[in-house]
Amino acid sequence: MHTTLMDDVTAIDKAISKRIGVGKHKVWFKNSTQFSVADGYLTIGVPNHFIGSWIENHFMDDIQDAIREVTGDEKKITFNVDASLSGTQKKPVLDSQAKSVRKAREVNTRRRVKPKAVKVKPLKLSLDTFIAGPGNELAFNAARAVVSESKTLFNPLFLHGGYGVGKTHLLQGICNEISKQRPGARWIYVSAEEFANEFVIALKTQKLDAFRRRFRQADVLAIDDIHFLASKPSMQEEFLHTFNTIDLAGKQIVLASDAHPKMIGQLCEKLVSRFVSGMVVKMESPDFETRCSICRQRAAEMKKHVPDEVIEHIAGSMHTNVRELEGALLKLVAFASIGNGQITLRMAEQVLAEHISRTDPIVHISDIDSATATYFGITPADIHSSKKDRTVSTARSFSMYLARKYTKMSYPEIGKLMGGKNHATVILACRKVEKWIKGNSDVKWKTETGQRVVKALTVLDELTNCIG
Ligand SMILES: Nc1ncnc2c1ncn2[C@@H]1O[C@H](COP(=O)(O)OP(=O)(O)OP(=O)(O)O)[C@@H](O)[C@H]1O
Repeated sequence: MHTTLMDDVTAIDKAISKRIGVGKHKVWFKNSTQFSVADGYLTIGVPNHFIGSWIENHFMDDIQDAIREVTGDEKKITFNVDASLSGTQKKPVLDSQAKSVRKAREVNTRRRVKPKAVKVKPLKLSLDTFIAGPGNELAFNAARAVVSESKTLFNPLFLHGGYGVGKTHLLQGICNEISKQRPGARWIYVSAEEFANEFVIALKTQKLDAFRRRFRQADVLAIDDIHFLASKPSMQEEFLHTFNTIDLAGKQIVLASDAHPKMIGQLCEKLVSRFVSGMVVKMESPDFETRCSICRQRAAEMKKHVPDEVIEHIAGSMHTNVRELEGALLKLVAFASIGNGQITLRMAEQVLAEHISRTDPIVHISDIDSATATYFGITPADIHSSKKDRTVSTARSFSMYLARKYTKMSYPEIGKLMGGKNHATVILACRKVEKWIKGNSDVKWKTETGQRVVKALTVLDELTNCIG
């Protein structure tokens, strides 16, 4: 059947409505936007920057999915501000938009960002409680240098590494230490998602100047999970200006991500080149000694006596990330408090046996992520992102399936580690891969050199060989 571009536009609009629900579609798309398709682009006409940014920040994945569903292809998405569209917005729609913004703002005001460091409560994590060891020493020393010198060569300082290796700890630690050592200095610690949300709210409430002043006048700007900006071009643009202003003023920027800047993908070249222009440090999982020290420190904080042999048992059995280590210790302390309060090696072995077998698989989930990402030509950060293009979602489905097969993790645990997905997403992904294998289906995905088509079972065999 021959379809026109106009048919495509109508079908894409309908598919978006199906995905996000009629209510949200009515508020953000129905009378606010105009679509056109040409030359591999979907242009979304919007009445103002605010609507454009809100759509970009909240619905990009759904739009991409809708395009793929209708055209069987990917399209680049651009926004075009067309003031004549404002006239078509009805009052109830404007009210609903304002309500969404109010809700988002309420969430934001509960967060930890405050304009002046001098007035805010310290963040939870401090440099004093960070235990340095071979896997994180360089990052720790760079963090100390950022605190002690107002101008460092480590600018920006870009920390990257797997789950729970201490990136947030160092970012918060830097800000806390700056508060102590340079009380007048203005610092901001915020996640990239919070940065993006605040930007959208500032646009809507016409407080863009205040937003920009606040971020661009910071002496130290620490942004966590910067990979969140991937595939969000207008947020990247805003952040680029923030970055340039701070950098030109000789102020400090500290960033954390789960991947190296060049591996984040869908990040504009200008940002990547700025991120790599300073100090990029990889943080590795802590070694045995460091894990023992962290355990000792946590036990001391809880005012619990934990014998050395127990500390060594925990640290020796859990080598992946510090959150798991902390979880195991907490479980043990909780168990002891039900009895006589004493913690013994025998008790530790019993209590932690189940915990360890579940959380310390022979194959670790980060090995699965790296193998799958390399195989499909994407990055581990893509797998954890909310991107839904065919290559990423196929890779993610295989990652989840392999995690389920080769680790003892539950569906919710896998989802949490793969970028905060819910358990239903993991179940669906696993079923999808099983169906492909049973049906001897072809798996198709795009690479830089063109489309690849490989039998699902072959993909699985090759990935299994990679993760050993
Ligand atoms: N070297 C360390 N010394 C003391 N505590 C640590 C260390 N590394 C990690 N932790 C603790 O482990 C927990 C997880 O660390 P953190 O949140 O900083 O990890 P992350 O690298 O930001 O992980 P994610 O990317 O999953 O958010 C925190 O409670 C943190 O205090």
